[in-house]
Amino acid sequence: MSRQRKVALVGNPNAGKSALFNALTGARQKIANYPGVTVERKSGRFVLPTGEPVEMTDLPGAYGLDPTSPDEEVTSKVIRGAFEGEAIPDVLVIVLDASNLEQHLVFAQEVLALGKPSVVALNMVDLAERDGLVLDAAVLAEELGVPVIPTVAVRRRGLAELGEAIAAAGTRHPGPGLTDLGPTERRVAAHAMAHAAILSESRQHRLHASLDRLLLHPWAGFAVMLAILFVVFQAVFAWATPFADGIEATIGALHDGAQAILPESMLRDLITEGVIAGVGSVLVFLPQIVILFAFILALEASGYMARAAFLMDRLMAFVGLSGRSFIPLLSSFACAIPGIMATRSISDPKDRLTTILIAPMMTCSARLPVYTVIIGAFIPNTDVGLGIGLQGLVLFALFLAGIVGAILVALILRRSMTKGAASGFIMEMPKYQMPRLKDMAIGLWQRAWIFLRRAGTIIFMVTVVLWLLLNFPKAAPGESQVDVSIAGRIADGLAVVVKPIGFNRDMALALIPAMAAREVAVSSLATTYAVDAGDGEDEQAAELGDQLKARWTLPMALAFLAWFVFAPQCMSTIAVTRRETNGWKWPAFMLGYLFALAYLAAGATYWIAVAAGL
Ligand SMILES: Nc1nc2c(ncn2[C@@H]2O[C@H](COP(=O)(O)OP(=O)(O)OP(=O)(O)O)[C@@H](O)[C@H]2O)c(=O)[nH]1
Ligand SMILES: [Mg+2]
Repeated sequence: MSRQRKVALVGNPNAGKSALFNALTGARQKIANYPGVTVERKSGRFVLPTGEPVEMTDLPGAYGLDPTSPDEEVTSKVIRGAFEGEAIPDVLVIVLDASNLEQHLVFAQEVLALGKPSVVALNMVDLAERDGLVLDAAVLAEELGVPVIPTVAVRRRGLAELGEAIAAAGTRHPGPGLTDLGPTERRVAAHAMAHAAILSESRQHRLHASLDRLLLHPWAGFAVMLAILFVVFQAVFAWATPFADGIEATIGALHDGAQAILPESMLRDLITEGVIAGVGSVLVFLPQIVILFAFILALEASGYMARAAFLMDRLMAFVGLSGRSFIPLLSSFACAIPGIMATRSISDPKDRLTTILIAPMMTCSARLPVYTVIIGAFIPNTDVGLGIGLQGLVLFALFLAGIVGAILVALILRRSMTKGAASGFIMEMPKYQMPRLKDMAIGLWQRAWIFLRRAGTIIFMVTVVLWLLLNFPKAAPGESQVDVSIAGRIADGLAVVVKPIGFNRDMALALIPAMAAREVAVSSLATTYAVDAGDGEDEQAAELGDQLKARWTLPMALAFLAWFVFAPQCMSTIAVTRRETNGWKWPAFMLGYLFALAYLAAGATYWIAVAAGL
């Protein structure tokens, strides 16, 4: 029996390899409208029109076979059969962006020079057509010596033809090799080939050109970017409210229902105080997370994010990073873990290390519940003029605080520990596109699912453990349950350390389980107060926001927010940092400096707020 043949997708970044991979194999690899999305190889099964199943591999985009970054190295190794534990691919599918042909043909020639059976997927022909480019695939096939199949990955066009060409490629000898060409000669050849293949070209990208002039303008572009961010944060508060209220009401009803149906017992308390109050307090934030990601996904798909990265390049260069760090840092707004993994597309090791070290300061979505619950309780829902809500403004300020902190730390690091020359930034601008509804829906569903899964697993478990620690040993009549509990005792110890920055014992208590996941800070406060309220008369547990207002002062609340801007409250981030930096040195450094920063920021916030009489 012969082994299953392997087919690998190669090409420049943003050519649509992952989109093609998804279309062929039915996988759901992340695709996005900027270069450097795929940083690892991924495999799936694809059945050729001949009925033969093959193993299809999606690779990170590359500009050449001499790797300049870890993700390019993966590609180069896989293609050459040097990747450990992986057989060399039998057929290469070279994916080209038809609307950017000249550039993409440079790498294509380098791959073809390997002399492997190859097929070219001339992808994104729809965009080329829209831009008024009519291409002749036959001319290109003639020049390259391999079949050229026009495709539109996202509309599944040309897939059958591509499958047939792949099936045939394995049995045919590769065409005339384009060997012996140097980089400059390849560029000249690419220019000639692209021109030969273009049948007609009209100037229809005028609109896009003028849009670029505005969005990439050093000042106007920046103003537009700030305005967009601002709208996003306003929307996170304003639009989520009705949905959050609905979820809150449902959870309240569940709580009352459980209270009424279940007989009075420890189990009932565990369910109402631990599971419903705790996990429920986090679930309320689902609408906000979905809204935030709807914006992020739409901005990514439209091609705007890459423009923002380009704009940021100047600022990044000033702090000693390059625009290349922008995408990893941007991903860190979802979660630092994919963000840190995305740094694999940064070629300079010191650039990369600096980016990893500052990534946790980007406000990840796990902080959103913490921020919003405190803001909701302590910041009045007033309008500061021009329809700008104060709550959204404070949220914006917290995100900004993380960014400013990251900039300062990068500045210092690049002049000391990770000193080195800033590397240049090459990034082609992706085309503007209307976000596709289906992609958006899938992306949003994935984010929502991640959030719900966290609530159902880690947040649930930590909350239950905390509830147990809060309920044992049992308090004697007249004593406060939280005071005598194991959790209360542990928190008393920690409270000594955080007292100087204005934190009370409950806040200290919330910090420990939040190391597992930041949202747990909210669920543990909810559970603590539910347990605390539970031992009085069987009063209706007040909403978490009201509890906080009754128990904390404004300076305390602000200090808590400041803490969460900086504190490395998440073990998984530390673990990923260890993996990506191959050792404990940098994660230890990260932990140390972030805790120090959090402590200082919370302390300064507290004492300034107290001095200001807040
Ligand atoms: N209009 C159109 N858009 C496409 C086509 N193929 C891909 N796209 C879009 O192009 C963008 C890039 O696609 P990806 O599949 O992420 O590109 P990639 O080659 O995997 O990029 P890297 O992983 O960064 O190397 C995405 O926004 C896709 O939706 C196509 O044929 N037509
Ligand atoms: Mg990809």
